[in-house]
Amino acid sequence: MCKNFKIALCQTMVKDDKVYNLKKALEFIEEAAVNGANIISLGEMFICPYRNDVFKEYAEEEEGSITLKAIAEIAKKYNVYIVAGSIPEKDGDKYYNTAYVIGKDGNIITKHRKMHLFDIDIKDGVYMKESDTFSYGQNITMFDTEYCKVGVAICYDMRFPEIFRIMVQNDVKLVIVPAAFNNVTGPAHWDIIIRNRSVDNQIYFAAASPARNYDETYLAYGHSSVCNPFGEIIGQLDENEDILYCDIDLNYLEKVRTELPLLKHRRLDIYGINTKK
Ligand SMILES: NC(=O)CC(=O)C(=O)O
Repeated sequence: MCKNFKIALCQTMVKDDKVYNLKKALEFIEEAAVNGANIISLGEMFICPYRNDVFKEYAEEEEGSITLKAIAEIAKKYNVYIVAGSIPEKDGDKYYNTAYVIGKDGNIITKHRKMHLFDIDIKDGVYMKESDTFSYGQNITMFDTEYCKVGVAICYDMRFPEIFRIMVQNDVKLVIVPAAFNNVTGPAHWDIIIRNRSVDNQIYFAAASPARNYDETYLAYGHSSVCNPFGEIIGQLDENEDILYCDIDLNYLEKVRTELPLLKHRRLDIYGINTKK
């Protein structure tokens, strides 16, 4: 029997002030938990401006991380799962853009290190070269809950459909993606990608962004969204600070998969041959 549940996406305003950013994230998590959310996600780099010149300064090692300690305490207090957006993680002399997943007991369940680094240069648009700071994550990340299996990716990862199909082959029914698209790629691609990943894989897809901060050079798109397995966006914020709540209905997911059984109609025999060529 499927257990339905509520997800909350916390779209916080991120400033150049770690103490402020963490306090704001904790306030939003508390509000979401009090309002009945079972799984709560923060946005990409919820603790740190999305800028290469500050990533290392804001980075924390897993052991002794102030941010993770505070998130773990609040997860335990309110008995909720938290996808801790992402933070810059330091591991030896390497840095990663990492989303930690904290369980209801306050322990780290898993972590996702961004697999595809955002290196783009859109003329008169937006420039970013994450690989100047970060190393590449090497794993596709999934975790079990009493509701369903959940996949985690970070922002630019969502442009690579292969990882979501692998997640679905592993029985993932909800994907959570902390993300920070921008004022150029957001209006052009955000909704299309979210809807595509959902409709192709017949999953719920939740993307959690920071709010837009006009004092920053990188203008986050905001628009945290949840899309259902039929490809319909069932909740979306604008660019301002807010919390998005959506019910995840796994019976509905099964209904969509029964009525339009495209996952069963895959020609794995043929794709397999093609892959080997
Ligand atoms: N910020 C990202 O990682 C990705 C992004 O903004 C985009 O793909 O567009």
